[in-house]
Amino acid sequence: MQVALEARGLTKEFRGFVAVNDVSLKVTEGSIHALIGPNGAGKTTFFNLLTKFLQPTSGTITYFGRDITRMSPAGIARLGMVRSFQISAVFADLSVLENVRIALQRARGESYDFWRSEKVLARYDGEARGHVDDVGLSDFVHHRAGELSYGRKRALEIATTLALDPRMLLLDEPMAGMAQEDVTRISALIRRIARNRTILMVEHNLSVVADLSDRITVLARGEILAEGDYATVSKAPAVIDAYIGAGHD
Ligand SMILES: Nc1ncnc2c1ncn2[C@@H]1O[C@H](COP(=O)(O)OP(=O)(O)OP(=O)(O)O)[C@@H](O)[C@H]1O
Repeated sequence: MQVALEARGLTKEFRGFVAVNDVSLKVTEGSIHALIGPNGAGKTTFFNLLTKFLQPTSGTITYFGRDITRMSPAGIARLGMVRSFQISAVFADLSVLENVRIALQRARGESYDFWRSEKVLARYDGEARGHVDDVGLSDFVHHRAGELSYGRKRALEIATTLALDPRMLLLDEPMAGMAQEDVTRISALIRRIARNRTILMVEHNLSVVADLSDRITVLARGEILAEGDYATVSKAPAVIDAYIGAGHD
């Protein structure tokens, strides 16, 4: 399998404070790769570097061999590397189906002027329903997005992201704030959408990480502590020390 995303020597300094220090990482195409680590490890900063929300102080990032270090988030989205919740705002007053139709329309670059034209939007119905089914929201197609439970809202956000047909998805704490029932549902969803995609996620819920990930990178104090499958990294003494030392949520 080829490398989907690669960071080489990524460093981010904030006024002299090194939040990410010379981190190199390879995400293999078709894998689910998790980024974990105790609080303040630099996960969010590293994730923001990879998704181009922050510019690195030094280092390079390539996506399927192409240098994306200086690209914008919109630029990499056009290449098929999409961060969930980046483009996919959910409109509370619109139905589940309408939200996905609009996402499809935006993905095709159609003008917002057409938003209210039922005729134009109806063209996307079939495809939109497909994405709604994929994320398990078939029973809620005509519900207002604002009325959905938290977990179902996240599922809807994933559906609007899938409308962009991403080759690689970057998920920022997909389980944050979820009840166990939703965690189970979203885990199954991530597994399903990963079948023909590459996924990199930052996630605090270690049982989810253990369950879903092919490979895990552990960060602490801005550096990589360990990398491997869950059995390997969870046994590494440096990882155990870092978690006990820093405390985690
Ligand atoms: N914009 C910024 N300016 C200055 N320092 C920052 C900035 N962003 C992050 N940091 C610092 O960088 C370090 C890493 O933060 P980061 O949020 O990346 O860690 P994290 O692993 O995501 O933590 P958590 O799990 O608590 O979200 C922290 O010490 C933080 O205070």
